[in-house]
Amino acid sequence: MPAETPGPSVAFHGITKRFREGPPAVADVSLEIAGGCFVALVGTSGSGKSTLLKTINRLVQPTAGHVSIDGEDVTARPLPQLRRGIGYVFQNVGLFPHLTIAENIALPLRIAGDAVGDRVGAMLDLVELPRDIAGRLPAALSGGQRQRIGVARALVANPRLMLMDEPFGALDPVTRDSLGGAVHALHARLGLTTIMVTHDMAEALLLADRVLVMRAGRIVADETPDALLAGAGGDAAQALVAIPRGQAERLAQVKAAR
Ligand SMILES: Nc1ncnc2c1ncn2[C@@H]1O[C@H](COP(=O)(O)OP(=O)(O)OP(=O)(O)O)[C@@H](O)[C@H]1O
Repeated sequence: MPAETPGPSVAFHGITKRFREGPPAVADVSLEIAGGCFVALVGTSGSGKSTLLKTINRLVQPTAGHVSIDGEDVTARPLPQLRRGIGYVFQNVGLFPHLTIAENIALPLRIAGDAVGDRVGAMLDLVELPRDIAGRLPAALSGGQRQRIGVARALVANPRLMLMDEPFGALDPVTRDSLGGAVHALHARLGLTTIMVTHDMAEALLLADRVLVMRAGRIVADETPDALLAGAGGDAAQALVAIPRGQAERLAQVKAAR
């Protein structure tokens, strides 16, 4: 399934979200993400990452500003049509426990009234899981396998934009590492635009083309991984880079090998 054209661009235009009195969760964010880019959104807990991400698929309604995808306001289309074009993966994936793996993967197609055909098998191939697990229930899979099913379900309707909210948060480091690599490979192979929220700067540096750092609702750094590793981005960014700094040499080698 090689991509002919890259995924869509995404632009935030003056996005502010206020849940209550006091400082907003997201404060006047404007930026554009080019089609085909893998962007990581990092920052400490409560900095506004998830809130900003969710303005794209309209799980959060901004208090001010708007989001556009390929230049079109996300409110221009009916919600189901918008969400059909967007894959969404979040922590613990939200698989339905009483539905089989096949039923879970096929759910977006069934909701849209589309034929399922061989899509379940094709998606299991895509996320490198054996087809014979299709009849199992989610409880009969490991956490990492369930997360792969979440990715398969998010991609089953062929979206060109993938939103990921701490997708590997609940996984052990080895599974996390391998799934991160698998998602990066899928992003490249399918030519997606991917936006991933993570609190893990090492993960952002390893997977993303561009790293946005949030603090108190604002984007305080917007850098490539190489620039961050070279010391750019200011104090908030470097405080996050300092955490995996011990791994920096290895990270640089991985980056150089890409
Ligand atoms: N539905 C909501 N109602 C009220 N306040 C909310 C809601 N969602 C988020 N907030 C608040 O908005 C702020 C930003 O939250 P958000 O979840 O976007 O941060 P985050 O950077 O993704 O954090 P984490 O890494 O802990 O998930 C926090 O102060 C949070 O308490």
